[in-house]
Amino acid sequence: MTSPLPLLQIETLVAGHGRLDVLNDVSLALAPGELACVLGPPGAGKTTLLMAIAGLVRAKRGSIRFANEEIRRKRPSDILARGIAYVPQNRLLFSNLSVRENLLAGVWREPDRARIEADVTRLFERFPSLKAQATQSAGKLSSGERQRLAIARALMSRPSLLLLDEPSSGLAAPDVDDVFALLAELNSEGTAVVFAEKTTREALRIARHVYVLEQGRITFGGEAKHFGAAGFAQPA
Ligand SMILES: Nc1ncnc2c1ncn2[C@@H]1O[C@H](COP(=O)(O)OP(=O)(O)OP(=O)(O)O)[C@@H](O)[C@H]1O
Repeated sequence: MTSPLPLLQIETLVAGHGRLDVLNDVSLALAPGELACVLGPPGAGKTTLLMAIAGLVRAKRGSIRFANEEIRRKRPSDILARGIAYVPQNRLLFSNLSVRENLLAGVWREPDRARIEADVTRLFERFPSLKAQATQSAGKLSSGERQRLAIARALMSRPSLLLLDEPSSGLAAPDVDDVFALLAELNSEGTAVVFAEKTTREALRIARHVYVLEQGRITFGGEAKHFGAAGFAQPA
């Protein structure tokens, strides 16, 4: 049996900030339906990798193919429209806007009001606690609710690939459980999920594949069950 075409294929990617090359010849391939974690110590380049895929960091060389199309030089809005959504580590919500208004901020190019309303209704059904706080300003939410809102906002674009930067950061244990259960659920419904984490503790709970990034290079890529916890220097 031949394996399916990768959903995302990155080849010899070099990307960074200004003159600083953070990623050095990074290559990886994600199958459709993937649930993968990018692990690595602070400063390894995890955020830079996710942002390069989302078009938010300029990729200098190499290739990023998504659904068999080269997206390396595309704008972030074009990449979002193609089905890649990104949830940054600090969640980047509009604190003074309501929960509902933050959801609407996840829509970039959808002119169809009926579809937008249907998506808001669909997401409020999935996140009843957000529905209950629809008119509340995002700045007043708990950190767990803020993370749920950030993910819900990303889902407004109906992504086929959801990227999340340290989704467990700053959350209490029950919220971490909740967020990982949500990611597993979204994945079981067909959304490919890739998230970055600093420690294996969180990452190995749901990830099927693990990629370890150290100093801008992939030093391990494979099934989570084959990943040894001693693979890299982890923060306490
Ligand atoms: N905007 C920027 N301008 C210049 N250098 C940057 C910028 N953002 C990150 N860097 C540098 O790029 C390197 C990789 O950072 P990055 O945030 O991608 O790593 P990370 O693995 O996500 O780290 P962490 O786990 O601490 O979030 C670091 O040396 C960092 O200082």
